[in-house]
Amino acid sequence: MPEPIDNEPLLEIREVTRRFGALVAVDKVSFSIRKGEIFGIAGPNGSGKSTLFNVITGIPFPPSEGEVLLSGKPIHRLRPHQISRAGVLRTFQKDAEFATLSARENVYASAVYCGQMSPAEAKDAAEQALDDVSLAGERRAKAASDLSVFERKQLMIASAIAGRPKVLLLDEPAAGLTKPEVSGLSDLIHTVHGRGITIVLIEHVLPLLLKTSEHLMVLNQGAVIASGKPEEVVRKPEVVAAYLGKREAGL
Ligand SMILES: Nc1ncnc2c1ncn2[C@@H]1O[C@H](COP(=O)(O)OP(=O)(O)OP(=O)(O)O)[C@@H](O)[C@H]1O
Repeated sequence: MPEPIDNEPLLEIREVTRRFGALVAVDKVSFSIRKGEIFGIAGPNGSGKSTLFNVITGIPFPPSEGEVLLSGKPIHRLRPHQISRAGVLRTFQKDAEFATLSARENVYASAVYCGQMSPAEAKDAAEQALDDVSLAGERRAKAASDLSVFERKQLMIASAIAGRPKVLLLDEPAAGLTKPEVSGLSDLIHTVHGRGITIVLIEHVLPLLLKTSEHLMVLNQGAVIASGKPEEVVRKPEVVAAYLGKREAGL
């Protein structure tokens, strides 16, 4: 009997490595993400988290070795626009929107480019995405550069979901947010997830990871050092040591 579809991996990373000269930024990393999951990734600065997103999306480079599969089909040799159109979209740590375009125009552009929609469809999809992230109506006509930090996070996520991703990769979305805003972001992630989008979340803010993720993987120096239930993973001595140093962790 075949497995039910929800138990089949939607995104599979197999033995992925990325080198920069002698530096191994991502070292034979393997994991798989089920459809409908929220999968968290943590790790100290420089542990290879963003590089992993870079090689999955091909933005700006592919893996040095290894395979990335979406619904069982290899995507690691595709061009970045083909990967995004296949259904893998990402956000960036730094603002990546068109600063002088309005919030509405930014989301529309993403719907046209990533979602390959007609102008009429893209207009509806953009408005729906802005509704989903609850960006206030009167702010939608503002230039992206005039939005607050939290509103730019709403815009970033609206732009991604307007492209109709199957998997959304969020790279440290809580950076720069206050505690109440992080709580708002958590609600936002759950709303997006409720729309049927599988989510991979890189985050330093552990309470957000614990509140949202069903599975947590921790990287250190490019390699996976722990993976499993979030509340168990964060207590593992090797994870504590990676964040605090062995002496402080009492090892
Ligand atoms: N384009 C590049 N060229 C050379 N080295 C790179 C490049 N991109 C990343 N690196 C190096 O790869 C390692 C992993 O970096 P990466 O940005 O993936 O870490 P990270 O876990 O996302 O860190 P942070 O939490 O600070 O964002 C670092 O040593 C970094 O300096």
